Amino acid sequence: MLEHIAVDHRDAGGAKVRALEIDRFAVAAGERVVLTGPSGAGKTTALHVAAGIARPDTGRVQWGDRVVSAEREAVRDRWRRETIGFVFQNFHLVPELDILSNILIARWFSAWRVDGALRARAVALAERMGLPDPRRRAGVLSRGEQQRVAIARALVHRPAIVFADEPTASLDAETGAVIGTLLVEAVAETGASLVAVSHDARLIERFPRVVQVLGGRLVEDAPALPRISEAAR
Ligand SMILES: Nc1ncnc2c1ncn2[C@@H]1O[C@H](COP(=O)(O)OP(=O)(O)OP(=O)(O)O)[C@@H](O)[C@H]1O
Repeated sequence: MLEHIAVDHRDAGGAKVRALEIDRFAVAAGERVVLTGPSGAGKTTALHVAAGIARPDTGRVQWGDRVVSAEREAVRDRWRRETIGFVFQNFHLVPELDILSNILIARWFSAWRVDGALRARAVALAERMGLPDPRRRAGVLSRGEQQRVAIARALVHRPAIVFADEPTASLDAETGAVIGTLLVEAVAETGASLVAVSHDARLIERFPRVVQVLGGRLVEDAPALPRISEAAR
């Protein structure tokens, strides 16, 4: 949950510019929400603050009983590695490493033991993502395959919340549609919440909750009305 958040940036002349101002933004366990809106409106800033990557100038970021915004960077880093998954627009894989190593990479930097069970989960997730050979080097993969690896990496530690920043924007429309479906379904299977930023209409329509980011403020779309089923007529 984000409360009373403000983030200021400095413009080229050094003047303070308010980039983000959020009164309250809460995400329920297992909920799926997408932030959309014009370029420069503050979507990435909002996502980074929510994910504990950036710290707000004022306000509180709390997930469960952790007040992430009050924690030192090293403590926040550990919380991020253990509790959240993050899918980037440009995958952020290590090209020299194979698929399996990329999926497990953050585990080597955390207190987690990469034991047989975790390795087996990584292999199973790779397969779930349509990557049957986890020994292939990331550097030879197509863009769609790279994003499949990135989604598996974001899910391997069973995070409570998955954040995704424009996860389909660097893919062609057809691949983006497939990867978007895979992301939404794979996250739903784990029961994690999913908070995404996207301009992609096909991805946005898979989210029951849509939030417009306009001039650094969040504006909730009205919830879609339930369809009247044939039987109820
Ligand atoms: N490090 C920074 N220093 C100064 N200004 C910044 C910084 N990061 C972002 N901004 C400014 O804050 C505002 C919000 O940026 P942000 O990247 O969050 O927007 P966005 O909605 O994600 O845009 P896009 O869709 O183009 O990625 C913009 O005016 C941007 O120029």
